Amino acid sequence: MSQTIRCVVSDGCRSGWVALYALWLIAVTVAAPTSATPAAPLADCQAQSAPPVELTPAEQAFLRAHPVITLGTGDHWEPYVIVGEDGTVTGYDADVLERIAALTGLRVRLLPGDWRERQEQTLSRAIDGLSTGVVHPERAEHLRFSAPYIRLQKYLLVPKGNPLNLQSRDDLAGRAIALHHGNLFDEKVASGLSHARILRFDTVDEIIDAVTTGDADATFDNGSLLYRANRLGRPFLQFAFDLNEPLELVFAVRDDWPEAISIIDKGLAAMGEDERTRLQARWFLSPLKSPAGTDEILLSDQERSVLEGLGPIRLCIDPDWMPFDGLTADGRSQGIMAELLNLAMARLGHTTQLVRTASWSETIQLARDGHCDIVSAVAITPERAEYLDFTGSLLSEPMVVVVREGARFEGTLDAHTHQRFVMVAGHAGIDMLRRAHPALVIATVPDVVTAMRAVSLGHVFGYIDLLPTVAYAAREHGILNVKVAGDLPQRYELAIGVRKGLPLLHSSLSRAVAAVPAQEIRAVRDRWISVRYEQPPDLLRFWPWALALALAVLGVLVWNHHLQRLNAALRAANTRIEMLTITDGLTGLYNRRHFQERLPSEWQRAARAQRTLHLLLADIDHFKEYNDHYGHPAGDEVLRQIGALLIQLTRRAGDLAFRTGGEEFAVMFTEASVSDAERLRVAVEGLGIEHAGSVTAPVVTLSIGFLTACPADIRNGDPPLTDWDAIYTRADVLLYEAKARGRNQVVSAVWQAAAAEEGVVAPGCKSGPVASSNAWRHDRGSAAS
Ligand SMILES: Nc1nc2c(ncn2[C@@H]2O[C@H](COP(=O)(O)OP(=O)(O)OP(=O)(O)O)[C@@H](O)[C@H]2O)c(=O)[nH]1
Repeated sequence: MSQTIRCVVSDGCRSGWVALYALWLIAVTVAAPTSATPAAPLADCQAQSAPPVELTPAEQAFLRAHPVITLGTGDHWEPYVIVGEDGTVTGYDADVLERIAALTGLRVRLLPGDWRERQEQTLSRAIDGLSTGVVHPERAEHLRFSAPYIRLQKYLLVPKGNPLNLQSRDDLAGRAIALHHGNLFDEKVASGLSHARILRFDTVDEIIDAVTTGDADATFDNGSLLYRANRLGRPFLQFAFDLNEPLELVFAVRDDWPEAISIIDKGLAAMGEDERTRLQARWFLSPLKSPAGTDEILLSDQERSVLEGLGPIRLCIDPDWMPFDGLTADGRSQGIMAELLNLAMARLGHTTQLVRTASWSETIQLARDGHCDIVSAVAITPERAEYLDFTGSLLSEPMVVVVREGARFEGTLDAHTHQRFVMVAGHAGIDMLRRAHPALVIATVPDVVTAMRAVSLGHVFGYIDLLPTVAYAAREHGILNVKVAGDLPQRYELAIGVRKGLPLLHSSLSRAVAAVPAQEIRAVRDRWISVRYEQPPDLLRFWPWALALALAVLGVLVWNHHLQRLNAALRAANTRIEMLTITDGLTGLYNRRHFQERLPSEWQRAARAQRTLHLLLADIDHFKEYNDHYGHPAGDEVLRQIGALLIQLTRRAGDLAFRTGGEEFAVMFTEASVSDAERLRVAVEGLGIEHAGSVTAPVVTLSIGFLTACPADIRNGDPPLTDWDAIYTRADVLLYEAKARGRNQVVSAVWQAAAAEEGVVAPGCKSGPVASSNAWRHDRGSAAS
């Protein structure tokens, strides 16, 4: 009976077919209460052309016996599987399975957890199978597979900026690739890479950490890791190239339940590729494709003719308000709002033309004068409503207070009326705050960076802006001695402004904006914003009630809870900013501050393990002359290239590379020899960067001091804390000597910390030449220049 009901013509389905559908529904339910429940609800008729699914008697019997089956999956495989704080599971897999349940009646419970453990549980039949897996012979021994429910490409995922310039598989020789234990597909891809080093990690978050910090050079991804990294507030990764390894994910169910797989397959077939592609577009970030033209909104004839009459819509933006709005080097709009506007315009089926402006004030002036048809990223204010209509709000952002590290914000602006704050001129929040806090002193500055610097240098107490703006500026401009000290009750609603007098453009654009799903908006936002921030509950609203009811004790508890959550959110935000404080922005190497922290701790570790620590200090020769001759930007490029080389040459576990000053670098190795230092020197020379100002060589060269430090016998205690200082000083003297001997060379020595007894040395030093206690000697000098 069911196959006679088709949902083919949408209007027909809605009217005449409704009665038939209802009859069929009743008939199916009465005749076979446990068989397949009917297909898509009526509301889906327009979108679905799939027939309801017909099940065989064996499949119906299976459903009666197993109305719910349990499939294991990984717990960090967003967006396939997203585990909410309350344990609810959403994501692409959940969406597909929900549709299969609606189409076939087979309900699947997803059980996220450790992926290796889940695979083992399928062996013992503790669970019924797996979601989010690939077809693999090992699994085929006890599981059956469904048809693919998603087809994706695998990409190489690398740190932002692709510092090693990895463009193809050939570039992966000698590189460290991070993989997830138990990911059979990735293992297979990796086995095809000759000479790559494979590092295996237990969790996806560890992989993200490893690639972000440079412990690994890259990993494989199809959008899932990138999604997770951005959700963690670490948008420091990007795709490098397509590995050309199509990935098909399937559901797998224990092999004695063939009916489960045949039911799932029927559900997938009834859904069709189109519906799955639409779901994909909802969950996955670029570069995965969105289905073309699927979501275009319907326009009235008048709306269409207004759009046609307008031609490309004149778009005005704020040229300097990243990550919301900004311009690329070649003059295109970029940022969250540019991407959201593109999503809306795709639904409108129309295009925009950018009207270039130099500042936000100029943009607003043009908008007032009617030279912009639309203005992106405008806050909705009564003043602007005089010349703009607004679409619905696309983003709602908290306003935060930024203060200098060490300064204390009391939680409310009223406690700081004796101090000075800055905000960016033209910011709609200025009026908002002046109305709420008339005594507050707010000075205006031209842009975000000036505001951040004013706080960083202590010229003003605080800076007020939206959280994403602050986080972005801190990251992009390396202003790191500031912190997000608190949030304000005011939120900022960002919408697209439409020139007054264009009501039909306003109505159609508003519908297009409303048609952009919340998930897509969130995905765009997550991709651009590094600090994710949990907004604490607005407890102030409840205080009067608490007082009125004299529940003072309860009130105090609630307030404490509020503070704890606020503190936790602030700690999280600060931790992320902290991560940035150990990296040198120009080269991506660790910075001097981190060097000063790591040298003592690495030395302590070496001493405890009774092994050597090698410290290499390097300095570019005649760099001043290079800058003088070729200019500072060219000098920066040299620093970047040498930084990239250092990253390449320090790939062993335990190698740490730093930029310790202008043109100075340092590397700590746990295992190395002077030939590693020599290799670096030769590699820099081999870069062949012309240096007309150098009297040493026609190309850029490095002078290097290389010290092998051997700890004393500390079986009876800790190493002296000051030893590390001696290591640095001695390595520096070696570097100085390399310069003095004519540059472009390595001078090295072995240094033995004071031994507890005469003749007792660390095992790692026995093979090397060891001088007497606390003494050091040169063992090699290459006169390469
Ligand atoms: N381009 C660029 N130059 C920098 C940076 N930091 C420091 N410098 C320059 O590095 C140069 C270092 O000069 P010096 O310390 O005199 O050393 P040098 O010219 O390399 O001479 P030797 O070390 O004796 O071979 C100075 O001109 C600095 O301005 C930077 O981030 N970018």
